[in-house]
Amino acid sequence: MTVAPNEGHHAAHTWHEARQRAFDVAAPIPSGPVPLGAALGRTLASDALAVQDMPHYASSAMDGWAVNGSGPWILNEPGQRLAPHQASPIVTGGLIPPGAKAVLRSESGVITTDDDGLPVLALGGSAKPGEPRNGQHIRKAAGEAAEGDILLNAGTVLNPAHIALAALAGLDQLDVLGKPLVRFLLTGSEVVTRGVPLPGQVRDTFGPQLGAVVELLGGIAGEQLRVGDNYEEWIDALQDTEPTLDELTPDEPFVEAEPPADVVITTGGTGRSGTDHLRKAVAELGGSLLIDGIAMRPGHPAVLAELPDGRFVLGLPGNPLAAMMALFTVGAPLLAALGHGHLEEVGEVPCGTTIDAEPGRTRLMPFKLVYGLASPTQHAGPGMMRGLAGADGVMVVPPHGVQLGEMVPAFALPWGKALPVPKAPEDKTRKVAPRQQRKAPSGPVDWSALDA
Ligand SMILES: Nc1nc2c(c(=O)[nH]1)N[C@H]1C(S)=C(S)[C@@H](COP(=O)(O)OP(=O)(O)OC[C@H]3O[C@@H](n4cnc5c(N)ncnc54)[C@H](O)[C@@H]3O)O[C@H]1N2
Ligand code: MOO
Repeated sequence: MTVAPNEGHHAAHTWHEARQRAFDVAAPIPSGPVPLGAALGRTLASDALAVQDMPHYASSAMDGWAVNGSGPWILNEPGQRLAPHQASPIVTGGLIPPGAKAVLRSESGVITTDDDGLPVLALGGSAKPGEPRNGQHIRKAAGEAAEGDILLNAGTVLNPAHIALAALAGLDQLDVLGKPLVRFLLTGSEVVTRGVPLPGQVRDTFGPQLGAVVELLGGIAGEQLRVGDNYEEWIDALQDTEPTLDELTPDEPFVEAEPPADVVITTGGTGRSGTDHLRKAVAELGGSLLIDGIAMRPGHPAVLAELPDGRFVLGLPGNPLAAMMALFTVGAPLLAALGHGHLEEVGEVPCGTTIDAEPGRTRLMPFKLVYGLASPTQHAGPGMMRGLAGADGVMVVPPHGVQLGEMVPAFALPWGKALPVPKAPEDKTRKVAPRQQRKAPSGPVDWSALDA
């Protein structure tokens, strides 16, 4: 709960400064191995090599018999060395025995008896002329890759087929670029997580939303922890967001804890009332404030801090839209920097309305594109979500305002389409040039093809 915080007092950074600072304070997380099950979507940090030939042994491509020479063949035990005119049963994928020269498909051979009544394999069934050719139906070793070949290049963004290839090669882990793990600390005694809230209660908008947005911004969404407005709970939660073994009841299965988070995102408590504990908790833990308020609306009380153990704490205001604007402004650049990304360039859209000046403050306004012009959405108060839910992007309205038709800085939503590239102003000289280059027909038009 916020009681009379001093709005604007700590708005130390402009909107542009805050983004840049959030990007500059973080260094890319070093690369490291991850198990294949966690590698989807990650970026390979170094080439993945074949540790042995692939396939690593010659095998049969068909069910049938491994054979040496021409038939009829005397049957041998599976796996034994085959002398000329010997054969042994084999299944698809089976190891080719020493001495085998080809595989005869089961459809192409028949077991019969020789003059002495002993079982022999002879060509028959649907055998084609010349069957079996030397090497037929044998998958050669190293047919897919030789030991040391590059299977996946550094920089590959891993898809399911890449991961399957790594598994086929016998790899258990892949070396990937670091990606920030984010944990969440959702606060507020009035917040409820189910059902229709009663007066004085508010339904939680962050639990169902923040993890997904963090993933879209290049982070890994970790655990969510909820605390009320009690300072001790805040401190405990910020100190260590992992459950310890003695906190687990004997019936709870021990699930391997997540590795330490790189970023903790808190919601609420950024104001300056008695129940707003973020700054005090950061100070008590020996952390430092990197951003303490931004000259923007909504979202001005946003905080970025660093704890002595290296974790960043991103304090989002409790108001739902304000929190999202703070996340786009500070969280997006921070996660980009930690995840080897770049600071997204701010785009531009033509403004469909005049917006008056509001000195000293950037306004972040969700907009909808109507006939190519950006119009601020309705229902975009700091505590609302309807305006953002229906938006195409967010305008970054400078303190001096914007005129109808003027280009205004803007950014796309992490889940939305990229902003349209504004059309270059009409340039007659450029338009004429290609037309002049077009080859003129050299003679009368030939219509003969139409008669065909
Ligand atoms: N006198 C002043 N009051 C306020 C100021 C100010 O400058 N002077 N700033 C306002 C602005 S702007 C914001 S933003 C908020 C910041 O509030 P806090 O970060 O301290 O957050 P709370 O006070 O805990 O909550 C604010 C608001 O958000 C609701 N909330 C909290 N958690 C959730 C959630 N999970 N889902 C949905 N809604 C949530 C909470 O119930 C409050 O209504 O302070 C203003 N006040
Ligand atoms: O600036 Mo507050 O962050 O409007 O809701």
